[in-house]
Formats: sequence, structure tokens, C-alpha cells
Amino acid sequence: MNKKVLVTGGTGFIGSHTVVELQNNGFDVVIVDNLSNSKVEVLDQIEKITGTKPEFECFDLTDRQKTRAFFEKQSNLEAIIHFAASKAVGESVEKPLMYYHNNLNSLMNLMECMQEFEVKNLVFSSSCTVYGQPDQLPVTEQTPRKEAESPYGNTKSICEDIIRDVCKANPSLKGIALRYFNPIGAHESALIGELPLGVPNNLIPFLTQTVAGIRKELSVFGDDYNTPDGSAIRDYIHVVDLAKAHVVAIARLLNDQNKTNCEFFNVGTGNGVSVLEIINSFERSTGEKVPHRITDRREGDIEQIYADTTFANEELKWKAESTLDETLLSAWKWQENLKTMEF
Ligand SMILES: NC(=O)c1ccc[n+]([C@@H]2O[C@H](COP(=O)([O-])OP(=O)(O)OC[C@H]3O[C@@H](n4cnc5c(N)ncnc54)[C@H](O)[C@@H]3O)[C@@H](O)[C@H]2O)c1
Ligand SMILES: O=c1ccn([C@@H]2O[C@H](COP(=O)(O)OP(=O)(O)O[C@H]3O[C@H](CO)[C@@H](O)[C@H](O)[C@H]3O)[C@@H](O)[C@H]2O)c(=O)[nH]1
Repeated sequence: MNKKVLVTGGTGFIGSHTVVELQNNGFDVVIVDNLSNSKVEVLDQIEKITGTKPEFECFDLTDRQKTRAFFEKQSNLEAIIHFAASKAVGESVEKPLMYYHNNLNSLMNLMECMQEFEVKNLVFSSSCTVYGQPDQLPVTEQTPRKEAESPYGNTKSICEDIIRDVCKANPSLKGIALRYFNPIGAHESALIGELPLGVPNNLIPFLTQTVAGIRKELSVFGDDYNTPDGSAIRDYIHVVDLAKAHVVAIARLLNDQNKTNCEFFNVGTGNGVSVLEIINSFERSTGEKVPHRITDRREGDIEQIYADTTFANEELKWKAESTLDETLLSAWKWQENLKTMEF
């Protein structure tokens, strides 16, 4: 019998790609999502790719009673991947309570149910934002976390602490927190991808919408950073490579290969890429011009961060495989295909 995984936030950007990889690797999936930042049609898209429509329950994980009722019905869950969260950094500065409420309560409800219903394995979506602007690059998992730059970032640090403390108190529970660097791109089928609501804040959806003519020009936020070309540097990882890291993490937990019952991994490519390099790579791989202009730095942005991925490469036997050109081409194919979709 297939092992069953609960994927919270499974209709979202990273969640949907992970559901595809899980199903392609023989797992049964049940998604819980309140559709606050995703569309139910994603389920049909997943079915088109994998041949299987995942089981789906629509409710809010901050609702303790509904979460408990769900666990009461699901008797055979082997593991949970917890993606569901609010994720817009700027919005979190405006509405900190909303972020603390959603991101902390959903995790605590889940972990309480894990204890009560004896679901032993958790993979959590953390972020490289927990490192702030590190003193040394690349960052390893031992690089000290810094005070968060935003309430959103703080929720990720607090959630990591909650998982660590709960695992310490319950040796039979096992957690893996994956610290994502910058996930971009879309599934090669162009049937699923990132669906930003309103004006995108993130670089790649803004860039692809600009090239598609939806936005006039891309602002490059600053060219006076202490980097080779002056623009800020990040570690951009193809969302499918990131999704595959989740399948590996689940297998590690289910096969008892974890070294301790609470582990943290950097999930990036290890390559630092500047905003101007992104534009060049996009133009090279798609043949499209990116209208852009240099503007002031964006408040709250760090100068540069990229991962040391040695621990993930060696322990998880996982490595990001896609090139930057392939990744950006997939983002563009998705943007183009969106025109043909009704949602
Ligand atoms: N995308 C990134 O750049 C990035 C980087 C680092 C970490 N992360 C983390 O990865 C996870 C997934 O990110 P994403 O980019 O796929 O975001 P997303 O918004 O596309 O997906 C999150 C999903 O969770 C759902 N959701 C939110 N709150 C919920 C709740 N209380 N109950 C039920 N469903 C709820 C939303 O409807 C959405 O479908 C998040 O935890 C995010 O913080 C994302
Ligand atoms: O219109 C834009 C948008 C972004 N940028 C720059 O592009 C880079 C990447 O920006 P963005 O895509 O917004 O990502 P980050 O600010 O690095 O943050 C993302 O990546 C973090 C690490 O995974 C997550 O914690 C955050 O939630 C997620 O928004 C930064 O240097 C920005 O200044 C621009 O120049 N112009």
C-alpha cells in the first residue's frame, strides 16, 4: 500500500510542485489548503500532469477544531509537509498579528494533532531569511541565525524553535526544517507555477509579467551594493529541484535515516546570482528583452546571500540539477501558458 502524506498549502506554488513529485514517487497525498493564496483548479492541473487528482480538504489550519476533526478522519497519515503560511514580507510589516496568528497557530495546531494522533514525521518550510545578512558567505546550517528583518522572517525562526522544542520533548517525533533560498521557475509542463495575486513583489513574476506586457518595466532595486555588478545577489533554485528535496526528506524520515530527531538543511543551488545576471540569463534563454531601469534599493533588502549546500548534498544525497537558463525558461513558458488558462 502507498504511504500517505498530508501536504498543507498543497495548492500553492511550492506545494503543488511537491505534490506532483510525491505522486510520481508512489505516495498518496491529501492536501489541506484554505485557498487564501491559491486556486482550486490547481488540483485539475496536478491531475493532468500525474494522472491522479489528490484528495483535498478546504479549511483553515488555524481552526483547532477543524484541524482535529480532519486528523480524526485520517487514520493512516505517515508524514506531514507543512507549507501553509502567509509569505509576503511587506504585508507582514503592515499586519504583524495576522502573520503571527496564521504561521504560528497553524504549526502549533498541527503539532498538537501529531502528538495526539501519533503522526511522527514533519517536514517544515523554513527560509534563508532566518540568517538575515550573514557575516560570512556562503551560509552553512551552523551560521548563526540573526534577528529577523520582518515579522514574516520572525515567524520562520519561531516555528523552527517550536519544532526543535517539541521534538526535544517528544523523542518519537521527527522534524526536518528545509531552509529554502529563492524558489523560482515552474513545472516543465507549464501547467502549474507561481500565481501571484495582484502586483508581484518577487523578482521573477514581476520580470515575466513585464516581458508579457502586463507591467511597463522592471525596477532593479539598487546597483550600488558591494557586489561585482552592484546589484543584489541571491541563490535562485528551480521549484522542481526544491520539490524533489521534500520527497528525499520524507524518505529520510520514513526510513529512519535521520541523524537526530530535528534537522535543518539549506536548500539552494550554492550559486550567488545578481539581479542583472538574472536579466541577462533570461534574455539569453528566451530571446526576449527585459525592459528595466535601475532604481533605489528596496527597504529591508539584504545585499547578498547564497547557500553552502554540502550538508544537503551529502546527507540527503540531493543536489539542485537545473541550470539558471533552464529555470528562467520554465518561468517564461508558465507566464506564456497562463494566457490560455481560465484561472
Ligand atoms: N516562495 C518563496 O519564495 C518562499 C521562500 C522561503 C520559504 N517559503 C515558504 O514556503 C511555503 C510555501 O510557499 P509558497 O511560495 O508555495 O506560498 P503559497 O502562498 O503559494 O502557498 C501557501 C499555501 O498555503 C495556503 N494557506 C495559507 N495559510 C493557510 C491556513 N491557515 N490554512 C490552510 N491553508 C493556508 C495558501 O492558500 C497557499 O495555497 C510557505 O511556508 C513559505 O513561507 C517560501
Ligand atoms: O521588482 C523587483 C523585485 C525584486 N528585486 C530584487 O530581486 C532580488 C530578489 O527579490 P525577491 O524575489 O523579492 O526575493 P527576496 O527578497 O530575496 O525574498 C524571497 O526569498 C526569501 C528567501 O527564500 C523568502 O524568505 C521571501 O519570502 C521571498 O520573498 C532582491 O535583490 C530584490 O531587491 C528587484 O530588483 N526588482
